[in-house]
Amino acid sequence: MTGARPVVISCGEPAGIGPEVAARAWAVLAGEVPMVWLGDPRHLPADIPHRVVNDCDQVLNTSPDALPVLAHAFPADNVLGQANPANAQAVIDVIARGVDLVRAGDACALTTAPIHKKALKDGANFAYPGHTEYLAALAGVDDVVMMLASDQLRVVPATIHIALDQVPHVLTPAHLRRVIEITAAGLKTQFGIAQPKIAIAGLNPHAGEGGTMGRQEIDWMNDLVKTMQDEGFDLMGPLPADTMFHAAARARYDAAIAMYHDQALIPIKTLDFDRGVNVTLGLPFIRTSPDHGTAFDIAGTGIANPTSMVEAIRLAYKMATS
Ligand SMILES: NC(=O)c1ccc[n+]([C@@H]2O[C@H](COP(=O)([O-])OP(=O)(O)OC[C@H]3O[C@@H](n4cnc5c(N)ncnc54)[C@H](O)[C@@H]3O)[C@@H](O)[C@H]2O)c1
Ligand SMILES: N[C@H](C(=O)O)[C@H](O)COP(=O)(O)O
Repeated sequence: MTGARPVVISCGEPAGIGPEVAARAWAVLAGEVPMVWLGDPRHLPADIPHRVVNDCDQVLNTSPDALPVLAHAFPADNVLGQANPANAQAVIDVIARGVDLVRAGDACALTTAPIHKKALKDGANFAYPGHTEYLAALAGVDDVVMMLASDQLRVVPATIHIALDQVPHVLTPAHLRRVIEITAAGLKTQFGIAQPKIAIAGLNPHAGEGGTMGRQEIDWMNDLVKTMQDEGFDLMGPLPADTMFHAAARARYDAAIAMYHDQALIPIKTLDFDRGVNVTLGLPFIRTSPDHGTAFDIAGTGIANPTSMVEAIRLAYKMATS
């Protein structure tokens, strides 16, 4: 395969299902999407052929009969299902190396395999609660947006990896405005939707029910939505979150912005866990990820479904080449 640059896939936590779903995704996508896996070749499943390459150029000049691998040696043993703290820094370094490859133009996009956040914090004092925040720091941008996308739903949590009791403090008019702006821009530039329709969830039950169940909606959310509508954004809301995700409601918008992590991720992981893709909007490069985590409980058993990883790589490549 020649032409477009490859998608680089960071290995993620090697004790989890990341290496196996990446390898099995390559088996599905070989010949369709050029890709290179960045990690320790010892962590790949034995039944998938791989070939160590020196750089991304070599990926484009080799026949698609083996998964191309950029080797990154891990210092310690790897036991499936049990993160080794001594490998935590290498997991972090692989992500940074993947970003460098994309920013240098050697790869066209980054797809990340899942990390175990607590293992990285315990093993390497990782200062970020997830890829999203780490990638923003590496890119030097203040505001990024996490979107989870599938054929059935696109959804954004306006606040991400924070405790529930912090949500009302972080969720200010300025913050929500920025999330709406980045989401609208991302729908245009990365999803090709010229006039995106965006639904905004309320924070409180029944979107506050006129202030009887919380005041954020009547204190400022209604005004923000109205102001941004007047500026040309196609917004609806704030809507009661419990009734905005059924099929007929979903047909009315291109993306929904929820106010906190689980308000956004429960509907999409319930609807489409196998095919959901996590996309970071607002970065100066393309980043996707499967919607699942490290799944230590099934690592190495051969039952991990690679479809979300397939869709993540496919979407990254589509965004990079269209
Ligand atoms: N992009 C990421 O880096 C990312 C995403 C989500 C969760 N995580 C992290 O992963 C760790 C574990 O999180 P969790 O247990 O909440 O979620 P999880 O997605 O790892 O697992 C939840 C359940 O789904 C199953 N499952 C997950 N992926 C599957 C697949 N591909 N095929 C079949 N079954 C699958 C697991 O076996 C488990 O029963 C946490 O540290 C979390 O923060 C990382
Ligand atoms: N919040 C995401 C989820 O539950 O699927 C996940 O933790 C991934 O986050 P990062 O992409 O920031 O690692």
